[in-house]
Amino acid sequence: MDAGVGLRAKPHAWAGLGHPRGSSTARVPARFAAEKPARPLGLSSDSRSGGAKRKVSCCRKPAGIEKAYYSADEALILKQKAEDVIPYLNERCIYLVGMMGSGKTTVGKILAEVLGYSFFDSDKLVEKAVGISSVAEIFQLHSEAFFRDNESEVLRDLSSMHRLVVATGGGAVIRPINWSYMRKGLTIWLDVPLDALARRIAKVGTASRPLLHQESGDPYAKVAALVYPK
Ligand SMILES: Nc1ncnc2c1ncn2[C@@H]1O[C@H](COP(=O)(O)OP(=O)(O)OP(=O)(O)O)[C@@H](O)[C@H]1O
Ligand SMILES: O=C(O)C1=C[C@@H](O)[C@@H](O)[C@H](O)C1
Repeated sequence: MDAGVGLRAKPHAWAGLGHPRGSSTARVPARFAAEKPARPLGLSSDSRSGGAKRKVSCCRKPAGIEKAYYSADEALILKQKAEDVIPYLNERCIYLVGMMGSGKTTVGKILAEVLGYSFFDSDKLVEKAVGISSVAEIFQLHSEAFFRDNESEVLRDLSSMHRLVVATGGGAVIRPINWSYMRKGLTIWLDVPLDALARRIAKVGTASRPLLHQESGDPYAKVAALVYPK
């Protein structure tokens, strides 16, 4: 584990907790149907209420998740935190936001499994929608704006569903329209220190990261500029 991961629920997303909404099943259009189906774990019934700020060090390694970092204690903490929010979710979607490499996919798959939700990665849905197999290629063949337009459409479509955990793209937060979609669910920010992000990104390289992989410039400085814009 290279760092703790802070999971902070956005205050606005908590504001409407307690208002039931919609059906009990996630209806997933065919173009969204590729991800692993939800598989509920046996959760205890004495769920406790939670506050608006949650701090979780994760992760364990559930079946199917490769290269995840986990320990029994961390698995328990994440499971307990997930149990805490169940009474307040009312089947609403959870959107994980955070920088590239902050752990949205890793944490999202675990959360989905614990909650019995389905997991989606919005980058993957955009790739599928435009028929191009990587975000880097979409940026290259089209543009970032084209990618963002498609990302907004994907988030709009997802926002009409229930019982989903969505790992959003690192840049999804920059478009206000995306917040109008994510606001329908619970938004959680994975707040990871810059050093840890840089280490994780360096481990796999920047070739698949269009915003970091340019001819010149230090990727660390680029991540820093994205995390702390002037
Ligand atoms: N808590 C953690 N501690 C250490 N490493 C982690 C942790 N969570 C995730 N990682 C590692 O960091 C890398 C990025 O994780 P992950 O793909 O889940 O992030 P992401 O936010 O979905 O990234 P992206 O938005 O770029 O797709 C992976 O190699 C993953 O194994
Ligand atoms: O891998 C990348 O470099 C990126 C992927 C997407 O999540 C984008 O949202 C992000 O801005 C850039």
